[in-house]
Amino acid sequence: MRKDATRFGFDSLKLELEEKLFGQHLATEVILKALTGFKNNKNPKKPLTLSLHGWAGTGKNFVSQIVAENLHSKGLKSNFVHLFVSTLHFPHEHQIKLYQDQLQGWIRGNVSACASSVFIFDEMDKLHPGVIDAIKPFLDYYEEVDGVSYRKAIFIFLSNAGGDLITKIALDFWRAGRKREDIQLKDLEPVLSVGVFNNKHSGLWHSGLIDRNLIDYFIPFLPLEYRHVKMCVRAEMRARGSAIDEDIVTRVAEEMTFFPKSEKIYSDKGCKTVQSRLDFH
Ligand SMILES: Nc1ncnc2c1ncn2[C@@H]1O[C@H](COP(=O)(O)OP(=O)(O)OP(=O)(O)O)[C@@H](O)[C@H]1O
Repeated sequence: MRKDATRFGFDSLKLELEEKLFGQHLATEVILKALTGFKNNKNPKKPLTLSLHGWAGTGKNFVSQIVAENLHSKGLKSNFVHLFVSTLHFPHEHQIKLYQDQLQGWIRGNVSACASSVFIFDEMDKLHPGVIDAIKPFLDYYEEVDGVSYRKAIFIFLSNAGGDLITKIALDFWRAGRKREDIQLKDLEPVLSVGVFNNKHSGLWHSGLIDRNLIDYFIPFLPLEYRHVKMCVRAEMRARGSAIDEDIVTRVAEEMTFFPKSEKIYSDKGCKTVQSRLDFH
């Protein structure tokens, strides 16, 4: 086993997701299923490719960090976990060809050094269309590409694209008086894959990755409600070693803005600004 590789444990990942990730029963279920299946398979036929979708601040980066730590103990600091941020690493449209070459070289080099490398692409919705198709050959069912096998690598895409579709379905459930936890993957996954494919600003617009069914799971992150924001405030207080003060919890949660205008159910920044708001209390 490589130095910072962590023996993958279903139970520890399950516990961590259940304890730390609020309001995301679908993401928890699919991520556990996907990773367990993949890590238990000694001979995967292709790398694992997950596409995480949802509104801002709903936990996509947070989950990626948890997953990375469960795969490589140093998490995002590991030499085998690589985070690409579209606006930072691939900002200019006229340099797409250069980015494609760099990306291929970077991924090839890193997978040669560690077969179970993890690559996280944040802000997929801000990625210029086509950039991601450069890595298509690595995600496909090939035994090797130029002498390198990519089959044990994991690719995670994060995107706000599809957040509107997810919210619409969550809202339909809410308006029909149905429980959020009753939303099933089959209510969302097909809508999501088609919606993302046809969304010019998804980073996966008309992408060969979807076309060729190279994305194994589309994982929806539901918009967070008032009660979830409160849970985030409590978690942050605990992380800071402070006693839980319910008055502050309520005040911070009430400072957030909620949508749609009529019902005000979902936090428009999820839990994203909770940490900074807590500083003021
Ligand atoms: N579902 C959640 N459960 C627990 N904490 C959460 C959840 N969602 C967000 N948080 C908290 O809020 C912070 C910001 O969330 P995160 O960066 O994961 O959002 P994101 O979905 O990646 O947003 P964006 O699309 O804007 O990048 C996290 O570090 C975490 O502390």
